[in-house]
Amino acid sequence: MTFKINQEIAVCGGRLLKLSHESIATKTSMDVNVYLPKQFYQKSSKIIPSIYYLSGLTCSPQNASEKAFWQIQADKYGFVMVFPDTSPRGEGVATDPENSWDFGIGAGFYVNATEEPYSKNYHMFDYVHNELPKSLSEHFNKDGKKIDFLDNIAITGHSMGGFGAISGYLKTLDKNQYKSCSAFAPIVNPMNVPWGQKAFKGYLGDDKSKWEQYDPCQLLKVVPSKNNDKILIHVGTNDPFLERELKPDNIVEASKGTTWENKIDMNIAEGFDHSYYFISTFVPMHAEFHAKNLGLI
Ligand SMILES: N[C@@H](CCC(=O)N[C@@H](CS)C(=O)NCC(=O)O)C(=O)O
Repeated sequence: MTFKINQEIAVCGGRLLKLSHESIATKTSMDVNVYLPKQFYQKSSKIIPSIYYLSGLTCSPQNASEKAFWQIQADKYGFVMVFPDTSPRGEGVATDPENSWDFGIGAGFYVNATEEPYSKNYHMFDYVHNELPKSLSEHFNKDGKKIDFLDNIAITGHSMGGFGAISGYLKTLDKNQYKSCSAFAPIVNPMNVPWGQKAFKGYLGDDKSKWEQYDPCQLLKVVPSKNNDKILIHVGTNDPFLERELKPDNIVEASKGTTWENKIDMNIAEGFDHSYYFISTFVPMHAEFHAKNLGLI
């Protein structure tokens, strides 16, 4: 799969590449931003690991690239950042019939839709966890392996993307796809909150057993944790979505009596909201967590 470079921007010690490519999973052109840290440009034989950041509702790859300040951390530890889009877009892509921002375009929820008309393009699970990593690896490692997009990788995300990160991490844990997972203000129990119910009904239909296959609180019960697993989460007390959509206690409760008990590192951050002011504050902590798990420190 070839990527088109739409823009290349010098930032910190490296470069942000704004890319697009034709996706087989979504049958659309997909945008993705990739930050190559300063280590990429230094002649070193070390293979650079990568972190995938899944954004929240309404976002494109730009939001986190511009406002999360991952680039500083990427240079500090030496990892690549990948910022995928949140849904397929473009002509012929179905969206919310009411044109609301919490479903459809900008709100793909990182699942594989089975319901018409969304099943045509909304295959964000396959796209993010399978096609994109393989395509990036082929593209960037043509002349020898420089960046690890497939094995020594980690995943994180915000809100809908926090859900996507935890869900994707757990669903691929049997093949050890991600070395670590963290999340900012994630929707931890989509089956039991309005955003998640709307998305799951629209993309997956009425059968709740299909919903359970993506819901982190359900997955914890069926996916055994491995020895050192820990999921790092931050949520702000002033997040306007805290009580209605995020319900952080639900995942801590769900972990009790499972192999995940005491492995959900839930940090409730006093005074913080849902915005990138909150995210950028805790990015350094998440970066350190992933850097350790990726063997960088
Ligand atoms: N657009 C919504 C807010 C949606 C929202 O807060 N989205 C979060 C993710 S769930 C976000 O990252 N927004 C984009 C940004 O802050 O740059 C509203 O008007 O209330």
